Amino acid sequence: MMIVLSGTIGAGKSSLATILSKHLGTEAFYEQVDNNPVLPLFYADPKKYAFLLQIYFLNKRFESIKQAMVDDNNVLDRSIYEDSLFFHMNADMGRATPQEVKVYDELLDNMMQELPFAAAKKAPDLLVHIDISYDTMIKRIEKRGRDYEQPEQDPSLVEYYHNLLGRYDGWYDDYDYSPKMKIDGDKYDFVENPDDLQKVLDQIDAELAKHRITANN
Ligand SMILES: Nc1ncnc2c1ncn2[C@@H]1O[C@H](COP(=O)(O)OP(=O)(O)OP(=O)(O)O)[C@@H](O)[C@H]1O
Ligand SMILES: Nc1nc(=O)c2ncn([C@H]3C[C@H](O)[C@@H](CO)O3)c2[nH]1
Repeated sequence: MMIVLSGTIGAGKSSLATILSKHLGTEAFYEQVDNNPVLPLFYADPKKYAFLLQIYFLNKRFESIKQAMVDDNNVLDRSIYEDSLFFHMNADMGRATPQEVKVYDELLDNMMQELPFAAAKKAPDLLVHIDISYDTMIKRIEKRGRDYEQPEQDPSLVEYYHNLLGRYDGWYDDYDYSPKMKIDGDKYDFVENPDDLQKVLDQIDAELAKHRITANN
């Protein structure tokens, strides 16, 4: 099985990836964040670094997907489809040129076409989307405390985060690469409340059973 988590910044993907992989006896694959040398550069100067950051994420994401496909049973803490959402939003904000968008889209398309040669399937078995409100997003970003993500330090991030959340709504509705489900990340504190965690795991188990998704399939 391959389960992919989606959601905005601070939604709880990494946290749930750890918990869920333990619950299912699978391996978790994490997004490259704290050891990503381009991310702080991007937040300091988005216009200069948006394209480079995107190529960085694309490369790392592809590496994870290929590894995840070889190992077969795993949970990924963000989908490759969301990278494109980020980049197109940044491009619409004037941080990437139409030429950069064209190169990125064609490269992504080309790389996705290669995936079937690396493994039997290229879409995940299930997408688990963690849905949170703007207020929760800000609380979680503050709780985690990465300097460059704090709106207090850079007020332009308020608009950036609102835009991002808005895009995610339409993105989830349109997503059709695999079965999908939503977790209410405002309602369930699956990090600190064991009862909430159990409810979230029950919801995911029920969805896996509904689609007959089991380890090694
Ligand atoms: N459901 C939750 N209840 C309470 N705290 C949470 C919840 N989900 C995440 N958190 C906390 O919010 C912060 C961000 O969570 P996490 O790093 O898992 O998010 P993420 O979706 O992986 O973020 P990013 O996309 O930026 O990597 C962490 O401090 C985590 O402990
Ligand atoms: N510009 C841009 N494009 C992406 O594809 C992308 N994927 C993640 N991120 C940023 C969001 C969090 O700060 C941090 C962790 O998710 O990395 C991205 N930023």
